[in-house]
Amino acid sequence: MSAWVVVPAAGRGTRFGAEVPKQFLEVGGLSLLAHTLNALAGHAGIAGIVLVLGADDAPALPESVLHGKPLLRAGGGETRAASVLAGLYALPESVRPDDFVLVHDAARPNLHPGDLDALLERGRMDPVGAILAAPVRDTLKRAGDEGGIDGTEPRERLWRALTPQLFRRLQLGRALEAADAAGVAVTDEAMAMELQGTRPLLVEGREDNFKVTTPADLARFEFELSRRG
Ligand SMILES: Nc1ccn([C@@H]2O[C@H](COP(=O)(O)OP(=O)(O)OP(=O)(O)O)[C@@H](O)[C@H]2O)c(=O)n1
Ligand SMILES: C[C@](O)(CO)[C@H](O)COP(=O)(O)O
Repeated sequence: MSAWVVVPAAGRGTRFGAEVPKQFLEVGGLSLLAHTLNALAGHAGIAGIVLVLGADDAPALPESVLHGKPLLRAGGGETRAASVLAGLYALPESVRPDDFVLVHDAARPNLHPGDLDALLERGRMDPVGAILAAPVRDTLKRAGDEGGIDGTEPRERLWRALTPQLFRRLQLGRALEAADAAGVAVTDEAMAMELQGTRPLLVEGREDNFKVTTPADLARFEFELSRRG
């Protein structure tokens, strides 16, 4: 059974520092957003997409169908979590409260179909859900006030959260609403679910499913695209 995906794409890309939000920058003739949406809509496990855009963003794509999948739109919020919640509210009635839904950053254009396969297959068997993640492979330092090293953080069992993240529609919505009501700024969906006392499954994903945050990341995606031939 395929799943709907909420794509938060309402960010301003301040760390990137471009004239336009980074998701609208072009690589290989397509916007980052289009690359991301194609990677999702082109996968058999995706039923449809809710694209969450900023109020000032022109309809980033005129289409309402992509690779035969419905493409709905919602207005984003001040935070990523608010945008995700707006996207959940915009899901069609056909998505039942207990159905699993995905959330995937528009800024992660290099999603590999095999990762989506693994997340859907293993995440659906978990009582709560799952996220793609990658084990930390570098030594982690904590910076001091003067820019020197304040200490080395233990990295055993530390993973970097990626997206997509897979949770049940109602449970995720309630968790995000609870975090907001408690004034907790959650940076991913799993954090909201953890605050509810659940322990989502970690599914190891590819290191090249990186988030485009800075110009160096855009250059990296350009290189990855060139490798596809
Ligand atoms: N209010 C927001 C903030 C972020 N996002 C989306 O969440 C994803 C991950 O966020 P991030 O990489 O931080 O994007 P920005 O918030 O745009 O970047 P910055 O923090 O540098 O401004 C992106 O696809 C971004 O568009 C969103 O939909 N709504
Ligand atoms: C959701 C996320 O991509 C998981 O690593 C990350 O938390 C997004 O953080 P951002 O600061 O909103 O880019």
